[in-house]
Amino acid sequence: MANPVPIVDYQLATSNPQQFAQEVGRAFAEIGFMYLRNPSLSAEETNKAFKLSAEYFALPLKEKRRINWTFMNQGYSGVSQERLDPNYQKTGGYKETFNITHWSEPGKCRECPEVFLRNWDTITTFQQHCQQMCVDILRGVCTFLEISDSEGGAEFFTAKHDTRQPSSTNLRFLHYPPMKPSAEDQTAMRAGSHADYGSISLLFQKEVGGLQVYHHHAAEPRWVDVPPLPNCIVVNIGDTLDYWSNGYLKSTQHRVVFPDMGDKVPVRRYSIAYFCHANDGIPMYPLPSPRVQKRLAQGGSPGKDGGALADNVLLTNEYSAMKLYAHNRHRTDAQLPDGALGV
Ligand SMILES: O=C(O)CCC(=O)C(=O)O
Ligand SMILES: [Fe+2]
Repeated sequence: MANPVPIVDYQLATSNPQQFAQEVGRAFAEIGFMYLRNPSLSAEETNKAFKLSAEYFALPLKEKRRINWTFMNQGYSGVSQERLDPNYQKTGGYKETFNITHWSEPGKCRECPEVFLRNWDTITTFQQHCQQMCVDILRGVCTFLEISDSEGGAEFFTAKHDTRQPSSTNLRFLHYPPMKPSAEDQTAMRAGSHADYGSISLLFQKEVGGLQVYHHHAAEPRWVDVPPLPNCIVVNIGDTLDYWSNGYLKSTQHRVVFPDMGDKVPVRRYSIAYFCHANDGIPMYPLPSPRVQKRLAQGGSPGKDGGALADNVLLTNEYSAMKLYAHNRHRTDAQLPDGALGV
């Protein structure tokens, strides 16, 4: 069966922005995921980032735990600490992560391991390329949604996604160790089913697959493999844009499963995710898009969490915080901020 996740060439963003916009928009309106071929980062730059990741995760656990994850969404999260699908998973994911946020504070990585600080140029180059690709993709989204020039046209989202301003934008290194799932736990996953919650996510997979996306529009909805492809990264919509676009853009469930290796220990896997969020403090009025408004008028479902409303406007940071707390409320390794679940 043909893979329903389309491949879009990033070179079109400059050579033919109109075509780029239509291909990106269609992918996000249908399955919520696409491959981006020819990402701006060279294979060498991506490999450098993966090398740092491998160096970091090879450190002793005690050392990694020195900078433990907190509700600032920064730091180390160990195996089993994150349960993305708590209604299904009995145990947390068989993975460990390191998260970096606070991109609005140049030159600073509040609480960063030495291996990242020593190679801060590699990390910032990586982050800047990711951000630029996200902004170009967002331009395509605005063009596709036909946002009028008086509202900013293709640039409607650009200044709202500016990493010089505070936001929840996050760079996450992931390592799935060569651990066998527990025989007693049929629900064991590398990463449980979830949707991301920012605007746009970029995912770099190193060699080993396991990512699956839920194809909700198939005649028979099913999980679809999204393996690494040469010179491609994976791009998807997060809940913020699903909510903001009243469901026009789809934030789709995805997960990471163990490779099918019989009795053998599953092979180790590395990935890197960049979660691009809108700046803090932006009111999410329903989008000034004739396409979005037409779909709503025709009775289309209103989007994640009820979708954007003109008379009850959520701020971007309120929405992100609500999602972060809801995803992590079960954690035992980090203290939920007072009053967090009242947001
Ligand atoms: O590692 C992967 O391939 C996916 C990770 C992911 O979906 C996430 O961290 O949100
Ligand atoms: Fe994800």
